[in-house]
Amino acid sequence: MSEKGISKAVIKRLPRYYRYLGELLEAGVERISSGELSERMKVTASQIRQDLNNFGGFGQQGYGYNVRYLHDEIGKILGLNRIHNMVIIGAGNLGQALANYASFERSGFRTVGLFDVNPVLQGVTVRGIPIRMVDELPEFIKENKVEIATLTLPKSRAKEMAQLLVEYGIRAIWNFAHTDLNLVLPRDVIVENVHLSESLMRLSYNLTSYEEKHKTNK
Ligand SMILES: NC(=O)c1ccc[n+]([C@@H]2O[C@H](COP(=O)([O-])OP(=O)(O)OC[C@H]3O[C@@H](n4cnc5c(N)ncnc54)[C@H](O)[C@@H]3O)[C@@H](O)[C@H]2O)c1
Repeated sequence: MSEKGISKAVIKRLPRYYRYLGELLEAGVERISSGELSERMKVTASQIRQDLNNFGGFGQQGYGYNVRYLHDEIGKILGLNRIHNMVIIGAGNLGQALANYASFERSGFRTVGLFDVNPVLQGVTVRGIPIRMVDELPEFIKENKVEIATLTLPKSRAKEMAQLLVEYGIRAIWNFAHTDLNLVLPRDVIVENVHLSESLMRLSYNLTSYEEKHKTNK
């Protein structure tokens, strides 16, 4: 199945479909109509039909969707039907927290290495993974077929590290450092930026708007 021509908005919604379908599977649900899925996900049924039609629909009129099939097909589209080896660069608070989170592995993201520059951390293990020094990176990446690098190091070190990682063969970067890496990397390197603070600011905006509305309605 080709995903050519699929809008970014649809791709952005796929992980959410995948998560809901996974929950349905865990609950033993085998079939679901777009109406029921719509109710659970708070997305219109027509949006769901439209989104899933991008991939051939997966559903039969009147029978609803086969949950297992839909879950697995979306998983394939998201590349979750295989293992992705991952390293974490910067084994501080955030790096260690991510390494400790075992559930990424269930989706195929296997943390195989943790790296830092602080010699005090050398050899300390997090969930059985020893922290190594960054000079071991080039060989480690090759030997362990590492695909993804997670950046949890200071912002001031992120660009330089990202460029090195690309030289070492990394093509995908999960970037937590608050800096725009796209400006210094080749176009074919895939970067996914995560900014928890932006999510928090949206929460703050909604809270503030709610309070404002509440005040004027009094
Ligand atoms: N995107 C987000 O939502 C989000 C949330 C929290 C923190 N952060 C960012 O993540 C980063 C890490 O935060 P933290 O709280 O874990 O900090 P931390 O200080 O606990 O950890 C940073 C680690 O990076 C290591 N380091 C420094 N230079 C390095 C290099 N060149 N190569 C490898 N490792 C190096 C340090 O020795 C340290 O262990 C910071 O840039 C922070 O701003 C982002």
